[in-house]
Amino acid sequence: MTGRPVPDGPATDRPAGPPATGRPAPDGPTADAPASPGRPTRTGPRNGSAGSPESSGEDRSTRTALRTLHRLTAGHRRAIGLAVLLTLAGSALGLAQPLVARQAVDASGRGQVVWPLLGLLGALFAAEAVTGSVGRFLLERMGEGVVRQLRLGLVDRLLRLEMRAYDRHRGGDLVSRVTTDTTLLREAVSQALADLVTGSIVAAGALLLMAWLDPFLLLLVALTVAVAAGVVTSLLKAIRCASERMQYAIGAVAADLERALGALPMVRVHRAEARESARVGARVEEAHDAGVRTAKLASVMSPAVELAVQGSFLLVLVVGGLRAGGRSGSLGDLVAFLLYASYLVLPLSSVFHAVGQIQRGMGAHRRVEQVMRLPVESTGPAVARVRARPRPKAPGAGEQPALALDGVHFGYEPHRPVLRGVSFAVAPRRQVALVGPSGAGKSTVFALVAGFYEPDAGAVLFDGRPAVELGRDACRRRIAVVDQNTHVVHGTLRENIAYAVPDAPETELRRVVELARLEEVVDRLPGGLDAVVGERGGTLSGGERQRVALARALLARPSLLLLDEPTSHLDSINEAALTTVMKDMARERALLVVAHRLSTVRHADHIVVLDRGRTVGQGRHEELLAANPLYRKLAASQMLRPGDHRSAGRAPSPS
Ligand SMILES: Nc1ncnc2c1ncn2[C@@H]1O[C@H](COP(=O)(O)OP(=O)(O)OP(=O)(O)O)[C@@H](O)[C@H]1O
Repeated sequence: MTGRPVPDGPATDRPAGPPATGRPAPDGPTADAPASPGRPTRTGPRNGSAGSPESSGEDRSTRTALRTLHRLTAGHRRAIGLAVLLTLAGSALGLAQPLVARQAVDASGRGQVVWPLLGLLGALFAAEAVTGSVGRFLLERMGEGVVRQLRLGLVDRLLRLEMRAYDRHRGGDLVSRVTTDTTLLREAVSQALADLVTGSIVAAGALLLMAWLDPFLLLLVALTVAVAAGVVTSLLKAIRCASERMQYAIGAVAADLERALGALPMVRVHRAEARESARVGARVEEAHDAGVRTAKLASVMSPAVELAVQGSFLLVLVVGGLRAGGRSGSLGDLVAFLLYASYLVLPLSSVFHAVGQIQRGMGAHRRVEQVMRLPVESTGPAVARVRARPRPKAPGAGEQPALALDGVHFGYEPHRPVLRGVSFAVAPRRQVALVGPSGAGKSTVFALVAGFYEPDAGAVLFDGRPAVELGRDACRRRIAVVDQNTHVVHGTLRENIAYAVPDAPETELRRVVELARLEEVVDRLPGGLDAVVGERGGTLSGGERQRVALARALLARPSLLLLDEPTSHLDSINEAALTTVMKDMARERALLVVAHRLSTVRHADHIVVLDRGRTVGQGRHEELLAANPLYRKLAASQMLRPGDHRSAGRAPSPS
């Protein structure tokens, strides 16, 4: 069967493709697209990345950025308030220093004692240092808190997205939003916000005092600063765009690298290391170019700010000096004014810098927001009622079927139906086999039963109750899945088997290990159940992985067990053993088995034949042999042998 892409799995067969022509991701309107020859592209819904730098259409002004920061920092207002108070106190202490310095200079000019004034100056300096650093620490800690909140929210969201969202977005790119984008955002929230708050307060205080000391000199300083502000403002949008593009390129680096690492054996066998390296390299180049562009823009910004700083100083020095010489002001006034000029211009330059940094952070924030807007699975019952239709009865059973599909229609894409009227039922304690040619929709049936997707029409029913009424949680509690992918995650064998029931008692674990014929594996591995199986269960064989998945499924004690190709990785001895296990299991629960081997099918109580998304026959082996041409054909060829047509990606299993 053809598996659907694993969310974080390799997209091995996906071409780089021409620029986006496919259905846009829900988060990514395509308007307002800046031309980008090398930006990540999408060929369709199965090859997307969550949004792209082109998806805009929002007001992304500095005001919006500040509003966003305000929203992000909700819940941290007390810390911010305290930090602002401390910063204000620190600034006041700092601003008082030039006044004292002026007194000291003037007093020494008059030949008076200056030591007390110098002592006061030192005390002011120390107090300013303490309050300033505590305030800054509070702001930065708040920044870390904001990012932690975002990361937790993102991780939670990413694990709950609708399956369709994973079909459209690349795993590596989604991961990079939790890692690199939030890191960039942390800088904006903690450092830039701190700079913005402290810088603005100090600058405002300096402005007031300068206006009081010498309005004319202030005007000169204001003019030069205004020029710098103009330059900075004109650069902000470009900085934000370049930085956003860089983040997308970094996301694409992660996604492409994951694609290659996830399919390393294939890459090696086909000697494609250089090709894959070049592919990732192209993304690295994109990131580099965007980074260089950001640096270029920032470097234009810096001299503009520097110019304002030095220009103001020069102006103040020359004009102030001339006026002092002309007796229209004291030398002390000039010293104080110069100090204020430095107090104004330095914080202002840090404000400009912070504004640039915030814009960069906003690019990252947009990528985070895109994920936060992707639809998540609902777990509770749906409000909508299902269509009242006669429900299929389980063959040979009076009680409600454990599972029933009733006229199910479904397509991954709106205009490409995959299931076109599937109806069958699985009675409790019965084994039903699902057979059909490749691409008939067998795995898709499993995906619908597991609640990964919802039918476009018709209904899936558990114990006679529609899945939408029960809700996903309740449905999934009833089932366990062992599919061809047999997910084994990095961790110990015990963790993998007990995944469904982490607190399962040892005796239960031993029971399922025995049932799944895993004892020999447990004995062989150093550490037994506590042996660590590598990434994706790499240290286990295919058959062992399959048995681990089976043990896990059995531990969950589901009322319905979905087995996809249960014997595909097993040798004939283990296959015979598993067939016995399946018979035993069917005594306690319902079994739906996708089978390609005649030996598996023969043992089923009921067989459902699927062809191009339709149920074209149902019955026992002999009945179908007599009445169903497709089944006869499949049986004559000993069914379809797994492996003849297998593809790489499989659906994730909740087993
Ligand atoms: N995630 C997906 N997005 C879009 N189309 C998909 C997806 N997964 C499967 N399909 C398509 O749905 C159709 C049915 O696939 P499915 O995997 O259910 O078939 P199958 O009967 O299990 O096949 P096989 O025996 O080869 O595994 C195929 O045409 C396949 O290309």
